[in-house]
Amino acid sequence: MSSSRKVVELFYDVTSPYSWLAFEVLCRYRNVWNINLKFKPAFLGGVIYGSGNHPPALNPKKLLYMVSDLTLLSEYFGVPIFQPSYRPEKGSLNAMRFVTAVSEREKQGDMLERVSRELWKRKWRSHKDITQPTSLTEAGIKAGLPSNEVKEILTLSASQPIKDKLKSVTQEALEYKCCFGLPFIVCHVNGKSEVFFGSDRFEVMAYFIGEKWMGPYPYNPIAQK
Ligand SMILES: N[C@@H](CCC(=O)N[C@@H](CS)C(=O)NCC(=O)O)C(=O)O
Repeated sequence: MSSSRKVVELFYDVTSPYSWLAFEVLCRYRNVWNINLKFKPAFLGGVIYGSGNHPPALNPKKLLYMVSDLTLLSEYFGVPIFQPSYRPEKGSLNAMRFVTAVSEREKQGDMLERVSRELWKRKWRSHKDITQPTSLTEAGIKAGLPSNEVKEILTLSASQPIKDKLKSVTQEALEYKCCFGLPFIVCHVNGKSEVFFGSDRFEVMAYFIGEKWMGPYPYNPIAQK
């Protein structure tokens, strides 16, 4: 195994519960594996339609499967998704512009991580709105941002450079020919790259980057909860 740092890029959207699972697992592994983990906030709608795919929940059988799958996965991965359902609702454009603005403004520290997690919790645990400015404000404050900064981030999130940034990250994912959904994970090691769709590819990903998959809890691999 080479000693050079491996880069793992996670393209995600907070409207995607499977992205939440991948995000939490990679956060747990980033100090266990020799990786530089890069978060790439993207827009799921842009990925789905831009790749010619269809929203998976439009297929009633797939929807039924996803609901039971997520219930079990939430337990397995220890990520508190609560009674998952895929009710038709507004998209995640505003939320992901907000997340992009946080990412552009707070280049240092873990604020991007905290705000993303709050939005996932809000949508997938508490089943609250993540489209309105008041909702984004609440999530930002819960993540630890002072209210004046949240206000600035909200204004920034409606600006052209932030809209363009979210578009370009989404496009960056789509430029990998086999990107059709999220989470989309790109691993770079020793000059080679490999892509993975989903939060269920960690074993193969570990094999590709030359690290060991130790289950969802790498600090305590035998613990199951
Ligand atoms: N098997 C994957 C499923 C991931 C998944 O369903 N992602 C949704 C967004 S939440 C998606 O983009 N689906 C596109 C598709 O299934 O074609 C996993 O366990 O993570």
